[in-house]
Amino acid sequence: MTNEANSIPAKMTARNVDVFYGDKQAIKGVSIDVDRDNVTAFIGPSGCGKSTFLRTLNRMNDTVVGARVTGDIRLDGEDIYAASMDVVQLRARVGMVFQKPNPFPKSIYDNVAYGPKIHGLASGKGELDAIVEKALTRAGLWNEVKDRLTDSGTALSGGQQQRLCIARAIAVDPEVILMDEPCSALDPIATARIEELIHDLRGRYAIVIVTHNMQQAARVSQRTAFFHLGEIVEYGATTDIFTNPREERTKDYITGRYG
Ligand SMILES: Nc1ncnc2c1ncn2[C@@H]1O[C@H](COP(=O)(O)OP(=O)(O)OP(=O)(O)O)[C@@H](O)[C@H]1O
Repeated sequence: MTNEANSIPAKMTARNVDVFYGDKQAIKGVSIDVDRDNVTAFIGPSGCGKSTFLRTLNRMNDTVVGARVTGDIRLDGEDIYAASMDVVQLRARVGMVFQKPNPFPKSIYDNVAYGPKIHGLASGKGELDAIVEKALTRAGLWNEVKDRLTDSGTALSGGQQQRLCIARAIAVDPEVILMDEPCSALDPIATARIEELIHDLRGRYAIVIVTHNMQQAARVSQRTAFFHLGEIVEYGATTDIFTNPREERTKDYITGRYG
């Protein structure tokens, strides 16, 4: 499956995905292609299933008791729900950043070094140091923390903690980064830093961001999917979704008529 705009194969594809929590269906027949070189935003009113669908992309729903996912989801053509899929490996390839920064109660260094260590990505201390520096640099945090790498990650400001969590995801060399409302606990300055960072990371990783903030979706993404009541109502170029939506429900949402 290719993106009609540039013919580059999609990084991830989802086809006819349903998600149930017990008897309740939270996602209904969702199909979408996630571009490898763009930022994709998921928008829509509270409870419409954005986070639920995002979590299907790296099988985070596996950890939710009673959650069931059906349909077909692929990463570079590989079925991520296949029995042969190593879920730990998958979550390194498809990393995740959560709403509330959640650094481990460990040093800044160890927060970033943890993943590369368990995945055996470094053969010695020198290589591990280099991975940590590179991840913190890419996350725009290195200059602020390079002299205090042994301080606790939890002692950083909220915005710095969120960039540390992004560095932690980057350190295992992911292909896709999922972000679930990554700025909702941050002030406007910290939010602007994260948005700049998303801009800088674009192209290196496929990025999918769930956001409540339509201005943010318009600023950071090139593709936007509008979710409503567990379905994707409309998916397309962000500029089209915000300036020229095809569907009445999208128009109503972006003009603030509901949500
Ligand atoms: N662990 C769970 N168990 C049962 N129902 C759940 C669970 N998580 C979410 N739901 C339900 O699934 C539906 C979709 O929720 P979800 O959190 O995915 O929506 P959302 O669009 O991300 O909402 P928000 O923007 O408020 O975060 C909602 O009806 C919600 O109550």
